[in-house]
Amino acid sequence: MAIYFELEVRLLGKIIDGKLVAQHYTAEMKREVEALGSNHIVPTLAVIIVGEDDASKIYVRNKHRRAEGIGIHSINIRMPEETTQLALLERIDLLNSDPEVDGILVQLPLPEHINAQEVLNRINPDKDVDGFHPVNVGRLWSNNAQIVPSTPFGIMKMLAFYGVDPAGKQAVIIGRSTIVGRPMAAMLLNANATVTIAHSQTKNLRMLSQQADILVVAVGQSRFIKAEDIKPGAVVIDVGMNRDENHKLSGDVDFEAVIQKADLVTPVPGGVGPMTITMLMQQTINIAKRRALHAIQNK
Ligand SMILES: Nc1nc2c(c(=O)[nH]1)N[C@@H](CN(C=O)c1ccc(C(=O)N[C@@H](CCC(=O)O)C(=O)O)cc1)CN2
Repeated sequence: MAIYFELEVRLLGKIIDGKLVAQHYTAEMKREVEALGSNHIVPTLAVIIVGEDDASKIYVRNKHRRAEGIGIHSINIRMPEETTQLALLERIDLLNSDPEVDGILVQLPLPEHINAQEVLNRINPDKDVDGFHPVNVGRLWSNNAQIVPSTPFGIMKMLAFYGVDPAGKQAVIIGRSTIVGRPMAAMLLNANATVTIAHSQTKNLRMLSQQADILVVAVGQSRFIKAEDIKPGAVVIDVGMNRDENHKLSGDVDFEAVIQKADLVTPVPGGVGPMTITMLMQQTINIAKRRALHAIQNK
């Protein structure tokens, strides 16, 4: 019994608990919102959703609930599937010019007839709470970040919470998306890791993953990374969210096998996911803090 308990504690100690880290930051954010309130500033987040994508509707609802729970004013704007790109751009313009709106976010994916990049480019970079605007991408890559994509930002916060300093470490990221892989690479590089980005055309991908001290996997293939693909003692971050025919969620990492060999692993669900929305809230508050500072300076 005692041996079983010890084993369990050791195993549990290896899980990066995204919900726990999210709770820690949520408590801090509530205090920050209160402090802003005493300066008559209510952080405000506007979320636009176009169309009827079921997963997107759930994420947007969760964002709304999380925002309200922290004291952030949340404005949800629902636009029908047939919305034209022009109508969406005009809606963004209205939010850009509203001084009470701190963060603006357009939930992705957008319907196919809309050019997502043109839409993201229209958001005022200082209100671009997702950090997807080219100005924010440039700021991040020149190590002068202001607003950054929430998923990799959440991963950096989780690493820090668990005492993992990327400096001098070999970091391998599998996946080169603009939401996760690329900004993750920039953030790890800014934190002084040696960074490799691997993708679908990479030769000897598994040889690379075996050398990683920090392995971030965002490929969208259930259990793509097995125990033999990692270095003993690695920190493994699973960004995958794959659903099987019974709607059961799994990550890109074979969690049960990998946790036997790794030092730290994020589960799916309950790892990276909860941090995405948490960091979105944090960045809304950060933008509101800049608004408060401007208000004080202009008095
Ligand atoms: N404008 C944006 N669009 C999208 C983003 C984004 O960051 N900005 N990311 C994803 C969706 N997303 C947030 O929008 C998101 C995805 C997953 C989770 C999450 O908490 N996942 C849970 C599992 C949830 C489940 O059971 O389905 C977890 O991993 O534990 C939060 C946010 C695409 N679009």
